Amino acid sequence: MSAAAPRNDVILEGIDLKKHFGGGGLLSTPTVVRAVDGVSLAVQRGETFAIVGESGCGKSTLGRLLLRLIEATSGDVRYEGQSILSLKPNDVRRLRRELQIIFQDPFASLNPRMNVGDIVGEPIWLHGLAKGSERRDRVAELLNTVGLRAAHADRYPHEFSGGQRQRIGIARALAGDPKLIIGDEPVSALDVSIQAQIINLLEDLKERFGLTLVIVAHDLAVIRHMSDRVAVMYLGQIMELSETDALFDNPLHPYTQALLAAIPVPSPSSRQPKVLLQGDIPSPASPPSGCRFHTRCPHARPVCSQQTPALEATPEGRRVACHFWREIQGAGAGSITAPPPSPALAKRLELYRTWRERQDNAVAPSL
Ligand SMILES: Nc1ncnc2c1ncn2[C@@H]1O[C@H](COP(=O)(O)OP(=O)(O)OP(=O)(O)O)[C@@H](O)[C@H]1O
Repeated sequence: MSAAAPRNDVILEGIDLKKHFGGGGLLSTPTVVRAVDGVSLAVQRGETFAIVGESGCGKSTLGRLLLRLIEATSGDVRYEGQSILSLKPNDVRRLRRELQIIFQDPFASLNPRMNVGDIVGEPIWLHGLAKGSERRDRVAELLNTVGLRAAHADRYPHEFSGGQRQRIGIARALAGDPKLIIGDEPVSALDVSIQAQIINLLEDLKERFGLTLVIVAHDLAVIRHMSDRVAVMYLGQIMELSETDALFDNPLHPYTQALLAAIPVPSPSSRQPKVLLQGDIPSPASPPSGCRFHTRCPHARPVCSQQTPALEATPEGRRVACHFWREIQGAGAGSITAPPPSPALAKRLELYRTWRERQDNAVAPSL
């Protein structure tokens, strides 16, 4: 994790963002999926900002809204203080260069008919950054930067492993000298041992090029290591937003508590209440009234189904959307404890611990 970013240097901001899919069908009661439903957040320049939550909570949709890869139903996105929803074409080009995204499945996101040199060189050509041999040199430099060789430029995506393909995707994202990169589950499709290498690479690149990272992920181990701050999403809304260490040491929202308990992380704090997340996530097409988490919350009371809690600021500067966060601190769920990790998860945790030990012993990352 990098040093905490300086406050009040906001690079990217979402303001009451909503994205509702559907609703225009021929059915008498068309279904509207409220994928993102009133999200506000501000990403500080130079930080790694994580967006976490269960599958379907709207993380990826939020990431795409922040880059204007999809149009918002309502709300605004500001990049360096300027709304990106009303940009002129020239400014959109600058936005496309400075804000980049890397995807979960690098194979699906790389054109199989283009060689690596063209994949990585395309943004250089599109943005008129270099031509001819200068462009080839730049591609070679980018491939070296991400731990590949210049000779790889002549090969095609199918000739590479998953980790190498993700490196190609990262090289392409770097080609336009971006200021901010969104990683949409950037390592979740990779083998565990490769995940650590890609995380190391992203952290190294962040420091080297002064990047801001927004990481969309469901894996709390990844988030804990990488991010400075975390927004926890549930059914299209932010439940808690906090500095990473504070969130892991003392989760305020019952949903965050449940997430941390359900996915064990190395050295969990003894203060962390154990809450088992029960039942499936409700459909974002018909989210529960009031607090969206109330149907699965062990602390729910009648008001929780009636009134939506605001994302309230705590005295420590954290934010939490729960009517009763003060009362439940330290109380735990009382009766429920998390199940032991599955063998697969235990193995994953062991690998993660080994990796962390290597990090802590300041062994140079293998790029
Ligand atoms: N183009 C679309 N049309 C209709 N519904 C969509 C569309 N894209 C996403 N959704 C729905 O919006 C909700 C949020 O999806 P999203 O992919 O943002 O969630 P997520 O948290 O990133 O989940 P995952 O980790 O599984 O990708 C889901 O119910 C999803 O089915």
